[in-house]
Amino acid sequence: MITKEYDLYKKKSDKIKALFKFSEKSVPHFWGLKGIDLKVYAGEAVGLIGINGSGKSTLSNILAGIIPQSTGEMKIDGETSIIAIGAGLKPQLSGKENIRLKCLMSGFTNQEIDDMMDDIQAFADLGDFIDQPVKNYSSGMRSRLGFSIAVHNNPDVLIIDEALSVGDDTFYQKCVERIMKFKSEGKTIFFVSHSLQQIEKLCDKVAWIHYGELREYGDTKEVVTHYKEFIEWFKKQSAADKKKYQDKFKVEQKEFNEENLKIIASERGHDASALKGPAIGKMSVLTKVLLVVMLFSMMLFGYLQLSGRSFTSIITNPSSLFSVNQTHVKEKLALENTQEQKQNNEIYYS
Ligand SMILES: Nc1ncnc2c1ncn2[C@@H]1O[C@H](COP(=O)(O)OP(=O)(O)OP(=O)(O)O)[C@@H](O)[C@H]1O
Repeated sequence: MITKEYDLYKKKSDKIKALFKFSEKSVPHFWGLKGIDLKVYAGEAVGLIGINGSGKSTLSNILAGIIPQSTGEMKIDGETSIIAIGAGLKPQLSGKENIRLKCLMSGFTNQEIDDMMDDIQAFADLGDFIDQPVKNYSSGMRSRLGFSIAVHNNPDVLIIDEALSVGDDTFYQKCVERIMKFKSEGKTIFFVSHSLQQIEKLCDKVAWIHYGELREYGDTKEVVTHYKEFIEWFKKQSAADKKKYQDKFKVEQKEFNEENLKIIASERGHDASALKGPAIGKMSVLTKVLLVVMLFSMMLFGYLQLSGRSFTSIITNPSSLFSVNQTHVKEKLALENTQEQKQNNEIYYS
């Protein structure tokens, strides 16, 4: 049961302050995902649909390992690769440099990258722009480069987040062929798109995400029909009713909490592990205590080093921590005097 809880900090400094607070009650939260359960098999192409802000990109970024989920376990059999407009491309580097960097990060050797370079460049079809910095590319060009790198990295799970909506028709057709080939090889595809036509053409199944919840999951035709009916209904509402509808869901996403999650988990027959987060999730109170103890120890040892005191002297006489170390001061003064005298003697004899 995957959830994503975002902290809505007002300022960047609030985020740093929150690291040292033991209660996060003062920070408003927003649940981008409120418990998504999905079972996807090898060779399936699954479309992710939903209105703006429903949680499609949040889910695809979690699937790709770009952001961690707050709770829930995700089991993916194989390597994932995500294609989102410009995702992971370094704007200062050229197209070629980005190819090398992303392939090295995927574990390819320089020799293997040299062997693949021509194919990746040919698929992206960027001409002389391949040597230009990516910051000069249009969104369509970035998408071509991203798509070409991702498919040549040959992942087991390919996640495409709106990347096909910015390319031209010829490139789109090329991508569709590649996606079909991937499917026939038994690879899994997650496809995020607002184009229901593309979803219907490419996907076997569709997950309709609605304000952080999985509203429906199943056969493409059925789910798309229900989604279209909802869009039709929504369009007919007055502006005030539309806003009321959206606000109601947004408030629910803000007010959602662990208790609600426990109820949902037990309704779905999940055990307690469904409520645990990944190891790199939020810092627990224990982690925060350990962090504070570690920081304090580092500062103490730094101070001992500078003041010339021993750790045992502080333990046996803690009040000496706040007094001046006379022995150390005397030793320092004596050393300075000796050095000064030595310098004077050198001047005198020279
Ligand atoms: N880093 C973040 N901090 C706080 N809220 C976030 C963050 N990222 C996303 N959200 C919120 O989570 C919700 C889901 O966002 P997400 O981008 O996943 O939606 P989406 O379905 O992909 O939308 P779109 O179709 O517009 O791309 C939105 O309400 C968004 O405002």
